[in-house]
Amino acid sequence: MDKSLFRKKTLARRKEIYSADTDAKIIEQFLNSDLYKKANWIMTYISFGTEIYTHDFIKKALADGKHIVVPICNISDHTITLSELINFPDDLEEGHYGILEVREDCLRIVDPKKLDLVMVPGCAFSPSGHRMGFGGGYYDRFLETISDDCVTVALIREDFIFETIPMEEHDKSVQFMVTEKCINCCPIQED
Ligand SMILES: Nc1nc2c(c(=O)[nH]1)N(C=O)[C@@H](CNc1ccc(C(=O)N[C@@H](CCC(=O)O)C(=O)O)cc1)CN2
Ligand SMILES: Nc1ncnc2c1ncn2[C@@H]1O[C@H](COP(=O)(O)OP(=O)(O)OP(=O)(O)O)[C@@H](O)[C@H]1O
Repeated sequence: MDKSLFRKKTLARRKEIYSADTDAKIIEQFLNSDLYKKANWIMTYISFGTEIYTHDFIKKALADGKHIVVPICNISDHTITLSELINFPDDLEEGHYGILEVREDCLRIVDPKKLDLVMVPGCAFSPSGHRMGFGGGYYDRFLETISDDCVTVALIREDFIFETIPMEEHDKSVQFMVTEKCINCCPIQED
């Protein structure tokens, strides 16, 4: 199936079967994991729409003393700039695509090489960590800039792991997936 049709169908299904309880279980799994416990500089996305809800996660991680880093979209070239987030939600305003981003007067730019862990958003994943995102190519470009020992993690509902998903050359995979049931280690991908 064509990539954009697959994305459209997946997003429609996500709307249909949205469950805040499932999201809470996924976040709990992640908070209890060694992946989370060991990471100091964590990049998260700020969820919008029916994405896995990360707002309470951000509050908890800040309270745990983690450095929380969030993306800012550069729509001219579909790259991501990173900023540390100190006060949630006070330092945020609605940015591109209606997603919350750090306000200009609260920006604290972070080098991607500083990150220990990236939580990668996505519509669908395969068991080996292949990812389908929102179609902007933002994360495929961004994941090329992190350090080799930075861990990549997807939070995903079991229903959105598909045996195969349409892939292109540039698509970057994740190393770990956290679902409401378990934490899977994906075989390392050569990409
Ligand atoms: N919470 C969150 N933040 C994020 C991402 C994300 O997936 N989730 N991104 C991950 O890359 C970047 C933003 N990426 C985006 C890429 C494309 C579209 C977009 O084109 N939206 C279309 C509709 C998409 C569709 O329904 O197929 C639109 O606004 O018309 C939106 C966001 C950076 N920040
Ligand atoms: N590393 C890259 N270099 C150049 N172009 C890229 C790169 N990654 C993606 N693209 C281009 O960006 C567009 C969107 O890619 P794709 O459909 O894989 O996005 P996505 O991974 O779903 O989106 P996102 O990362 O924003 O969630 C495609 O036209 C693709 O060719």
